[in-house]
Amino acid sequence: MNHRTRAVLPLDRIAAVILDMDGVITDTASVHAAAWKRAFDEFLLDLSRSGGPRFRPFDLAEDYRRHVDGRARSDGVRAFLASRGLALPETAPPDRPGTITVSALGDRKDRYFRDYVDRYGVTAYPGTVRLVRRLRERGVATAVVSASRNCAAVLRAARVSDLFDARVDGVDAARLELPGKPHPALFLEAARRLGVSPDDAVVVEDSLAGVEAGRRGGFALVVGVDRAHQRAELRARGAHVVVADLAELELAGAEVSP
Ligand SMILES: O=P(O)(O)OC[C@H]1O[C@@H](O)[C@H](O)[C@@H](O)[C@@H]1O
Repeated sequence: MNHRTRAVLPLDRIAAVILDMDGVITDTASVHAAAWKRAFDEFLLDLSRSGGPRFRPFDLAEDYRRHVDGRARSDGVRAFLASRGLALPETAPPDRPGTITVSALGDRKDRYFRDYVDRYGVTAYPGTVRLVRRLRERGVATAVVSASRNCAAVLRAARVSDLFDARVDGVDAARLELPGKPHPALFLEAARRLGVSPDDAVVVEDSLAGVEAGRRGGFALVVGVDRAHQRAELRARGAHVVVADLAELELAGAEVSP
């Protein structure tokens, strides 16, 4: 049976396409997942050795996509720990300066992430690069939105920085105090920077939190990219269509300008 989705972008009705980065533009969702696993497993193992709950490792697939994927770094720490009934202080108490905090655990994960990127490099998905080039040829504006504070460096490493008219990332989110996904603030900021209304724009996302953000933001079309066998959940969280890769998206309704 053919499970391919026929997904069409109606170019006569859209002015912009806003794409998430990790897992949509670059193959870095699995790199984040591996870095999270290393940081969380170290923490959970230490905890169990010092009399805490029995060690149950971070699940690379399930824990990542449910609690961490698409969320800002500290939000990911809090959400995963909460799923295990755990919490860490935001700042170390003055009498115990060595106490591990939310940001210290996030920073540890970030060191692992950067180390993996330096060692193994980053690749952009060819189907995404082709789609973005074709959109730009047809006068559609493009933006990248990411919860990641490493967004600019990852785009550079994948050599795709110049494919986008605007970027809203984790650095902007912190500076502008924008709430993270599933709140739609990052996508709405990207639409604002492109000068388009959400109902003229498309959001492309692979994470459950990101799809929900696109839908809550009132975007014309939310395209889910299923890289983690979660087609039904992407649909349930608000994706209008789900594709396995952006090579499946067809463009309709606007000619290439002469
Ligand atoms: O820690 P960073 O690089 O700022 O990234 C924050 C988050 O960015 C998201 O894009 C990823 O899906 C998450 O896994 C990641 O944790």
